[in-house]
Amino acid sequence: KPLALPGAHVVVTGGSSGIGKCIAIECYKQGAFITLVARNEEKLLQAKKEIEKYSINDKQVVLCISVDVSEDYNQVENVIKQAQEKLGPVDMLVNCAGLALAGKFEDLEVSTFEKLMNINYLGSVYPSRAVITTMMERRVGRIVFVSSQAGQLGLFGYTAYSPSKFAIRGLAEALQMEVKPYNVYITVAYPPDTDTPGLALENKTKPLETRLISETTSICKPEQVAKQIVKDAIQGNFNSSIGSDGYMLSSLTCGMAPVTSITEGLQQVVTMGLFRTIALFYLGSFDSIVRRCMMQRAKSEIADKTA
Ligand SMILES: NC(=O)C1=CN([C@@H]2O[C@H](COP(=O)(O)OP(=O)(O)OC[C@H]3O[C@@H](n4cnc5c(N)ncnc54)[C@H](OP(=O)(O)O)[C@@H]3O)[C@@H](O)[C@H]2O)C=CC1
Ligand SMILES: CCCCCCCCCCCCCCCC(=O)[C@@H](N)CO
Repeated sequence: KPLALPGAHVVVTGGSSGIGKCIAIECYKQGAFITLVARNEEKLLQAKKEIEKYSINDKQVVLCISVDVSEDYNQVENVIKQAQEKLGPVDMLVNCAGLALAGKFEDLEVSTFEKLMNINYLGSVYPSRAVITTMMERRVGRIVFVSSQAGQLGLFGYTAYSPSKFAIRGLAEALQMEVKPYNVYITVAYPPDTDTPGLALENKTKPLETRLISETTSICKPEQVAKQIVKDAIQGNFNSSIGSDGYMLSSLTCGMAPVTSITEGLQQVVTMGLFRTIALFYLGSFDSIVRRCMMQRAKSEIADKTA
């Protein structure tokens, strides 16, 4: 049965900006009570004000809690306790706090690998670990992990980011098998490039190759991505993707992921060969972008030397 959002308590980490904020708005519009979790208090209050404009009754509450979800498990557990004391047990947790930094493997600081793994992976483990027991006891719950299309394939420039998003998939698959008998459902979302402050920040770090490869697909609006994620989470769909690239990627990379419906399973079986064929062309074009950029660089180096 789908989760009923009216009156439900939804916790959104990274709820003060971008996709997370839009997910909070989408749930609030459908009658949920919201807890926003992020670090910066000013941004939290700003987002709270924005979300409250969409209230559908005068009982609805938006609670803000400032914490770093990746630093210390006990802190995160305390924050979840606080939220549950004020707004009741968590019906849905959305792990959306995250950071994207791009760069060539040879240029990235080793500390960047640690940082992205901490925020994107452990920052999703801690809040989930803090809510799971109550969800299992109540036989009610949804946990959403916001991965990325970069969590379905590895691309130039994402040697630090992609693994932190791939890791989420492994966690989600294993966890879903454990909690399904308790009526708790996991959703993994794989958004494409989405127009957010986070993407603007990431773009400053993108190598030319990464930029050109990313331009293969268009940029989504966060409202549209949020709508799809909330819809899939309510339904209890394991996979949440958007657009035709998103659909093909999810089908192609389904592996041993749990299947939500017979139609989904049949579609995967039937489309696999075709989508792999299409993927080979994409891979060919990505490789040629990388080769072109390398030759361009070599040329301009020679030009610099002769000048
Ligand atoms: N935009 C895109 O193109 C895509 C984004 N994604 C993923 O979606 C998620 C959201 O992205 P987007 O909306 O662009 O990001 P934004 O940068 O716009 O927002 C990130 C949010 O996470 C919070 N946050 C970051 N680090 C922490 C932390 N350590 N502890 C608590 N909160 C934290 C931020 O608040 P504060 O800094 O105050 O803590 C903010 O609320 C990320 O996981 C990202 O990887 C996936 C695919 C595409
Ligand atoms: C049949 C197969 C078709 C395959 C098409 C694949 C196209 C991939 C395009 C690039 C995707 C990069 C998304 C990263 C988003 C992200 O997480 C950051 N922007 C966060 O800030």
